[in-house]
Amino acid sequence: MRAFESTQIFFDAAAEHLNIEPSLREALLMPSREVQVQVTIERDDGSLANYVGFRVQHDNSRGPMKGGLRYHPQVDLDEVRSLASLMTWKTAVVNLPYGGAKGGIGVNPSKMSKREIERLTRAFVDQIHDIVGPDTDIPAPDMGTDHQVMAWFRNQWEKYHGFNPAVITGKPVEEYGARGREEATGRGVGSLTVKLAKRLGIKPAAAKTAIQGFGNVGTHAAKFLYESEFPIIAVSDLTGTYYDPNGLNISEVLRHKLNHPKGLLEGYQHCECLPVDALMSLQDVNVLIPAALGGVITSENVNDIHASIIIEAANGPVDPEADAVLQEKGVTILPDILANAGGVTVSYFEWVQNRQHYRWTLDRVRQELDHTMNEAFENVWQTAQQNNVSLRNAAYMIGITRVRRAAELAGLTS
Ligand SMILES: NC(=O)C1=CN([C@@H]2O[C@H](COP(=O)(O)OP(=O)(O)OC[C@H]3O[C@@H](n4cnc5c(N)ncnc54)[C@H](O)[C@@H]3O)[C@@H](O)[C@H]2O)C=CC1
Ligand SMILES: O=C(O)CCC(=O)C(=O)O
Repeated sequence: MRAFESTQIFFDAAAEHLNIEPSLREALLMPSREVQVQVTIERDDGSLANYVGFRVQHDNSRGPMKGGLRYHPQVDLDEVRSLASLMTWKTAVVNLPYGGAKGGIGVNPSKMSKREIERLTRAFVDQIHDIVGPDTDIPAPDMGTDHQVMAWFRNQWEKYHGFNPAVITGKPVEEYGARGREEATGRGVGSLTVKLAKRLGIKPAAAKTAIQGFGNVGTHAAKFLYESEFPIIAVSDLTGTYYDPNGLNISEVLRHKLNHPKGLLEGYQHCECLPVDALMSLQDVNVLIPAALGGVITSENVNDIHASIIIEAANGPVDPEADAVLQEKGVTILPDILANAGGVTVSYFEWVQNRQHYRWTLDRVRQELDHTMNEAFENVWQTAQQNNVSLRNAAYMIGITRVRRAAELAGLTS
């Protein structure tokens, strides 16, 4: 199933509950603008390389559009469209004054030098600089991009429009970035995992956890949960699944990654090394946290999953067919638009600080992040209970209701 079709099915299930008529559903779902650009750079060897870049601006009813930039070979218009619409519902679920957007380039950054990635980023900004800005559309990091890419992006954008660090978030801390943005998505994932387990009566020691993907989100979620005494029995990246039924020493695993020239888990010796896909079907896992790509749990592998809780740290990891099977089995799924909203929440704090020319302490960022995530969790939980629907359905109902209300107040819908 294509990514946008998946998102549409989840949207429709909630819109049905809300009795939204078809033409309004279409208006809420259809992206406002989709831009596709050619991104051509000179490689280090002097040859030319051409890529396709995208920015999809989904909805701005609640404020400037917001969403990350992904550099990955699978990036295409359908995927970016799906991710942009998720941002609209996500920013609404955590009640930020933003709409939703997303961008990306179909490219494999691990096969490029640092200088090539810089040229790629600058060439992309040359193509899209006039459609992004602090009051229109504010990018941020996602898979394959980081604070360095954000710094290049800002620098190139400012060549056209002048000083304004609020054009992008997730910047280096010493260059107008927010303290705590880097850890924010993983911290939010970790804190809601602890909260959900507690709500379901599962003690930390019994919450054996597996995390797919050990990048920005996976590492910070692992760190938070390890410190909360959850046994992390498996983590994976592109090089394999690293498994210890008694719990991995996450401090040691993080040290290994830090010392690996490419930041990989490859070569980690103090546990069993299994094939990449083995993580999904481990029998002793209670909490499964997909924190890499979307579309990783489908009708093909759903019956191999043994976890009773799935925390969607990645965007769109479970497709609607698999979701239905898991609901039937009584698996609790914390949906992406709530679970991974910590990143965009601290992006919002960064944008606010940039606009005020002021800096918050890390303590303040964490405190406000925890407050925002807690409030959103309680709201989604209560809505699910009151309407006897899944947490995903409840989160979409909240997001759609807020966007619809903003569109109504603006006079765009009757
Ligand atoms: N970075 C952020 O603040 C946010 C990220 N997300 C979502 O979280 C997910 C991960 O994003 P980041 O951590 O930023 O990306 P990243 O690029 O920092 O890390 C991705 C990790 O996934 C691994 N990976 C890729 N394919 C894999 C596979 N098939 N099996 C196992 N591991 C695999 C990579 O080796 C790497 O360790 C994405 O879905 C992203 O959209 C969501 C909200 C915010
Ligand atoms: O931090 C942001 O603005 C967006 C992060 C993002 O792309 C996401 O939540 O999927």
